[in-house]
Amino acid sequence: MKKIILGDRIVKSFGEGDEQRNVLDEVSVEINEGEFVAVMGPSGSGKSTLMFALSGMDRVNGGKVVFNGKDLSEVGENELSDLRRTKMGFVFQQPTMLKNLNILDNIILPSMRDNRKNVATILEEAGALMKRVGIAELEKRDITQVSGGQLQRAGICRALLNKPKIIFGDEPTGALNSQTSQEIMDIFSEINAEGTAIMLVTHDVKVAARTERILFMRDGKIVSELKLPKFNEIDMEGRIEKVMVKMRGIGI
Ligand SMILES: Nc1ncnc2c1ncn2[C@@H]1O[C@H](COP(=O)(O)OP(=O)(O)OP(=O)(O)O)[C@@H](O)[C@H]1O
Repeated sequence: MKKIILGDRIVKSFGEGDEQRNVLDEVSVEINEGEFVAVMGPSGSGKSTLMFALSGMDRVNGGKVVFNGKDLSEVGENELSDLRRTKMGFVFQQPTMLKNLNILDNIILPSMRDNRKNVATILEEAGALMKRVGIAELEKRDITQVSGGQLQRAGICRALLNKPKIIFGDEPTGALNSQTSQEIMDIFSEINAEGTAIMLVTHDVKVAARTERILFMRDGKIVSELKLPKFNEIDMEGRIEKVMVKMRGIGI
């Protein structure tokens, strides 16, 4: 299977001198095209730092990250931000949206920077995505006039608009109730079924149990992983149980 990301003995450290600490300690990881991966682990174990390193949001101090065949250490800032905008999508716990723009304008804003696309196409694609995730009627609303779940749906539309090869999600359901969280996960499952790779950082066993592979981190290392079959709602309880057993086994 073709790799979309290769992380090879990545080191990321913060602090200087005696205070310097490796938050990622020679982490090696591969993500295949179209894969659905979760990263779990205790608070401070390095999950978000790993995601930032693999997505080129942050430079690493050692090892290398190869994204879509490109060694990110050899890529300049402009090309890197181009790569992020055209090949990656990001969904965070709280979508960062501009207060003076409505939902639709927030969704299309990053794509408008891409000169290769015309505005009519962007609007058409944004409209189709909003319809698909159930927020078509909210396009003119202010971001303060929608629920957390609706805002997250808008965040997903924004992330999908450039047809990324991979979506990175840092606790994308962390601020949502259990029902809304499952609805958002349904959307991620659909997106993944269409071939987009997804990597989610999560503390939620129910979220992780819907993915195909879970990486468990502790103290800046991937200490274990669990593979699961393709998601099927019927097996949900069994999947959750498998994750819990694994977590107990490795003491997380
Ligand atoms: N910019 C930074 N400067 C200094 N230390 C940092 C910085 N970013 C992260 N850290 C430290 O790196 C460690 C790992 O942080 P990270 O956010 O990756 O953990 P996490 O596993 O995602 O945690 P959580 O589950 O709480 O979000 C933490 O000890 C954190 O304090």
